[in-house]
This record gives sequence, C-alpha cells and structure tokens, in this order.
Amino acid sequence: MTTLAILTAAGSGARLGRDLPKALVDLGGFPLVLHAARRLVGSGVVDALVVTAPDGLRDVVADLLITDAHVTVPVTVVDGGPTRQASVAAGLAVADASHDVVLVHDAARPLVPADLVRRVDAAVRAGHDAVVPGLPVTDTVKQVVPGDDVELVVGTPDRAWLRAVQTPQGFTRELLERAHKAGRERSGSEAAAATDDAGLVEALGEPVHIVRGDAAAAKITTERDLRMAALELED
Ligand SMILES: Nc1ccn([C@@H]2O[C@H](COP(=O)(O)OP(=O)(O)OP(=O)(O)O)[C@@H](O)[C@H]2O)c(=O)n1
Ligand SMILES: C[C@](O)(CO)[C@H](O)COP(=O)(O)O
Repeated sequence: MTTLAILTAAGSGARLGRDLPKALVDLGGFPLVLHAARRLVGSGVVDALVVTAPDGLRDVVADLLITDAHVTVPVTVVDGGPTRQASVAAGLAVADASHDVVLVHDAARPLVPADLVRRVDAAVRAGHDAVVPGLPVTDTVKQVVPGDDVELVVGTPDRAWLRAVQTPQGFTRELLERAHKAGRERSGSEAAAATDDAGLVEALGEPVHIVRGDAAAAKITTERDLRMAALELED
C-alpha cells in the first residue's frame, strides 16, 4: 500500500488578516506550509505530496517545497479552488491513481506530530476507510439560533458525545473520490461546501472513525493561534 498526502494551502487567511496567504506566513523562520510538509514527510508513511497553492503562487510554493532538503518525496503543486472542498478536489484530480490511501492535511495545522500522521495512516491501512483525529471537547457547548449581539440557546449537547476534529484525515482513495464526486453533485454553491472531508463521507452514509488527536496539531486561524504555535515550537 502507498499513501498520498494532499496538503491544503490555498486559503487566503482572512481571519489572520496578513497581507500574504496564511500558508506562507512565517512561524519560527519557516512558512506554515513548509512546517506541515516536513512533518507529513517526516512521519515516514507519506510516499508523495500534492499541495494546493493560493492564486498566482503555484511557482512560489513549488520552489519552497521542491528545494527543501527535508521534503524527500515527489511533490506536485496545483492551483487551489474557491473553497477548501474545491481545493481538495483539485488535489485529488491530479493524484496518481496508484496510491491506495489519501491523507488530507491543512497547512493551517503546521505542527502536526509525526505520530498523529502515522496513527491516522495505520488505522486506514488496518481497514477503516475513513479516519479522523479528534479530541474531547472541554467546554460546555450550546446550540444557538445565530444572531448578532445576543443569541438564543436551543440546546446543550452532551459533550461526552462530542469530538473536535483535526487533520490529517485519512481515507481510501476510492472512498474519498466517491465522497467528493457526490459532494459536487449535491451542491453547486460555495456556501454549502463541507468544512472537512469526513463530512462528505458521512453524507454518503459511510462510517467515519476517530483516532486520538493531539493538541499540537491545533489550527492556526487568528494571530493568537500563531503566537501559541510559536510557543509550542520553542518547547
Ligand atoms: N479555498 C481554500 C480555502 C482553504 N484552504 C486550506 O484549507 C485549510 C483550512 O482552512 P482555513 O484555516 O479556514 O484557512 P483559510 O481559508 O485560509 O482561512 P480564512 O477562512 O480565515 O480565510 C488551510 O490550510 C487553507 O489553506 C484551501 O486549500 N483552499
Ligand atoms: C478540516 C478542519 O481542519 C477540521 O477541523 C477544519 O474544518 C477546517 O476549517 P475551516 O476553518 O472551516 O476551513
């Protein structure tokens, strides 16, 4: 069996608010996308990498990754799409059909531990066709009717049943391709795009399994997250 990783890096990073796309923002001397690529490859289970690049920056991303001594697997860089879902689909479209397992990882989670990558990959190889890392939710979560200043609470789900999910999310290539195809056929609109790949698999009615996530794989969305990641890197 061989594993392909699709590294999504085409987002603009609007919530981070920098003047360059989030994947190219510096963390401890290297851009987020390079940290993520090094950790995927460093896990030892990734045989090839497809990276989705922000508009007009395909060559910049390719130079960065292809010249890096730690990125020792073949790399293909493609233009991303208008949503994360469309970017993953663009990556899948160029994926070599010989790979049985596909891991989809966000450049926005640059400090993913190699162990976590291996855990997800191993669970797919062991026969679980869709595997997602997840962490227990520690806050009490309220369901609301979304509003502006004051929102109405309509429920409190039992948090013992909730997991906050991360990436990499791992799939057999066949299932991931089927889930994206169905996702495209179901909705034409960007607003309806899934925020993760497992959601597309769930919509097919196929099982998704959770393995233990890792706080170090936290997503960088805001400046505060970036500062936290810088501290994590110093440890
Ligand atoms: N059209 C898009 C949108 C997002 N992503 C990637 O998907 C991951 C998760 O997205 P998110 O953290 O939401 O990144 P952005 O979309 O860049 O952030 P924002 O919503 O703040 O603009 C990121 O690695 C991002 O680069 C992508 O490849 N293509
Ligand atoms: C895929 C993901 O990282 C799982 O937590 C997340 O859903 C991506 O988040 P986004 O900010 O909505 O793109």
